[in-house]
Amino acid sequence: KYKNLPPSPPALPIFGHLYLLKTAPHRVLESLSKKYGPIMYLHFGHRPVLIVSSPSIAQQCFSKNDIIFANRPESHATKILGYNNTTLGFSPYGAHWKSPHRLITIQVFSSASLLHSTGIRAEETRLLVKRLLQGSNQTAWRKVNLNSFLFQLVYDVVMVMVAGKRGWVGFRGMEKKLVNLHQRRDSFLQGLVNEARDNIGRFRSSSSVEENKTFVQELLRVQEAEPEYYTDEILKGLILQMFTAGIHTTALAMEWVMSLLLNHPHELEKARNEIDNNITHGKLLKDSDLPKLPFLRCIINETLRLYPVGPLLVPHSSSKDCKVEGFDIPRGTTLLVNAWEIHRDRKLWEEPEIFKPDRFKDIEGVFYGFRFIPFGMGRRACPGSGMAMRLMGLALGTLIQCFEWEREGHGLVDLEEVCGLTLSKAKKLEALYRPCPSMMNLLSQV
Ligand code: HEM
Repeated sequence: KYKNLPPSPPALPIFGHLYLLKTAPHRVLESLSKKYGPIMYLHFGHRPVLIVSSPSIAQQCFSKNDIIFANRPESHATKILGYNNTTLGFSPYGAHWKSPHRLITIQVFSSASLLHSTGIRAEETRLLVKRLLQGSNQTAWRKVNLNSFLFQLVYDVVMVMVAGKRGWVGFRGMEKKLVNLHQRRDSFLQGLVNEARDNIGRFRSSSSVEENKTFVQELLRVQEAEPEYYTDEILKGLILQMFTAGIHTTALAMEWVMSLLLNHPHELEKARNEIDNNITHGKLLKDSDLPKLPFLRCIINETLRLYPVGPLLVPHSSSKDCKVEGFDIPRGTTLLVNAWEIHRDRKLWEEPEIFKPDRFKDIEGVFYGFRFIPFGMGRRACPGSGMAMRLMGLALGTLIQCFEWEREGHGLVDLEEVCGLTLSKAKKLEALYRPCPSMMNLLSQV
């Protein structure tokens, strides 16, 4: 039936092309695409997989064919960990995705909601500064594992937005037994729902609950209106999504930014000058200052270009037969877009291997012509991108504003990657820091 499939390397019986993916998939797929072109058709076991690595072909998938590719492939893991594929990121396209997507977009990620959560980001960033200051005297350099500090920052921001409190850290690391992991998460999430339910019952008439509603309280309100659809299972899936999709990605991206800045002290200095010249002296950076710091934004973009934390985005799946680049693409094909390769393509970027934040000064547009896609594209693109960019801008800007940073030892920070679903640093970032002398007055009051 499908006569005109995209090019494909030789496959093994049963395993298909899985044998090719021994090391980092984004790199293996890049070397294959050099030989077979920017659209390839592989088989991972029995699963047909379309690999795309050019902006124009990605655009065909996410504009003309966006609805067709708006599904997610199902797997045993997504079923167990994703409340039977009812979480936003795992759920197939349709009513089960649309309704929670609308809810989360309005309640968490709309401009009004982001404005509402400004105070949470500010307070947690202030606490990060305070933690870094603990025990430091004015002049001595101290060593810090930035990975864990950044992770804790994002975790606390999400936790306070979701449940109004900081707390349990249990989402980190890969655990082998999926079912056990699910049970642990489930009781944690059910605990959050029950606690919020008790509080609403207790304080139903209290105006403070109304004014400072957390995400869980908002979900309970929606559950009251539509109890058949918004069961506790659906609610837990939505809460879980905030933790799983938002924390690791944002913390990792910030770790890459700091690693690159430590290896490029000149760019770090430029970022500090931008902050010194645009932010009122003696005041901590605020969310609302970020538009005054375009170079800081260029640094974050340039880091996401070189190290997109989702190098192959998140897999999509086609719900119907369709045509891409003139080829037949059968229904049920998994789609992987190699954002990492597109971001480093010599035809699209000058000296793509080099960290040059200034290149983003001259580039306009949301996806920069589909050649810059760290948050994906189309209707399944990351709904948290606005919040992530704000939090990264605020936290990184504050770290640069308040502290001086140096590499540990004489060599460069090791940028070796490990790639699972996300692109992490093989060696967690450790750096030296000390308070900026010009900020001592302010820091003594933090
Ligand atoms: C630097 C930070 C982040 C990066 C690079 C990132 C990247 C991505 C990517 C590449 C996707 C998949 C897009 C696709 O399927 O084509 C995605 C999906 C998603 N992200 Fe993010 N993300 C980040 C932060 C966040 C945050 C902070 C949240 C929420 C708190 C979040 C929530 C989600 C959700 C819910 C989805 C699934 C959307 C769907 O399937 O409809 N992300 N993200």
